[in-house]
Amino acid sequence: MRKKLAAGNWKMNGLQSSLGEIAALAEMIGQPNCDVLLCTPATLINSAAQIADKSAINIGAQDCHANETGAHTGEISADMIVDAGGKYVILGHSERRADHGETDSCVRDKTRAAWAAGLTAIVCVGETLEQRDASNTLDIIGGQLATSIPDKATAETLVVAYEPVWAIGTGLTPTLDQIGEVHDFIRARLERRFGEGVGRSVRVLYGGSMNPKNAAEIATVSNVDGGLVGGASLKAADFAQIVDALSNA
Ligand SMILES: O=C(CO)COP(=O)(O)O
Repeated sequence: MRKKLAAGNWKMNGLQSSLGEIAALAEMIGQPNCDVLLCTPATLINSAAQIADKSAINIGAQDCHANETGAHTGEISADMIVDAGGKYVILGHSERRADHGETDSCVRDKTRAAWAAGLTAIVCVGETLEQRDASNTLDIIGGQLATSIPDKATAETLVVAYEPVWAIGTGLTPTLDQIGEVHDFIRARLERRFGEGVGRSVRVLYGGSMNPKNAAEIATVSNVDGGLVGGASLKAADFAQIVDALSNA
């Protein structure tokens, strides 16, 4: 049985004054029946990890550089994330692919770096609306999976997040059938590439306008092992409801 994962992506939101939301969330959720993660801005990782220590909440980052150290002004390495108390890193989010031109092979190199540092990588894949309308969704996702994920993945080091680009921050969500089709496809590709043992144990999250109202329903879809939540992860009261929905799924 794959344990569900409720993962929040704060994106470029959050100041020191937002750390109270993490303490409040810890209090609200107690010890839930799912794993919980908040990927904060890099500036908050260290203090967030201290606040979340001994609670059910893990802290992670939203990106890392592919190199260990060096002349890369403004960048953060996977080791630095670990040093600050992070356990996970989101890689290849569509906003980074769009804003920073990140390619599948760039995401693969970053994933290798994350693994070398001991982080769990959450590798994001997903189609644009144009790609879906052209019936290219599975081709696009198959290509992203093949190139963005390095060999030797394990259930401990890899989580895949399916985030349809058109569902992010829009309030639109795919139908449950559409989500199921893509998640079943990702599962089949993981099993084919990494074997049944690993392929069946890697968690596959859904992301894109997940909220307290739709989380329980989305979590019933086969091969949905949790959520990667943007806007609804910023407020402890909202995210606690999503944690609860995934705990009871
Ligand atoms: O991009 C997302 C999570 O990584 C989803 O964002 P929203 O939940 O705000 O749509």
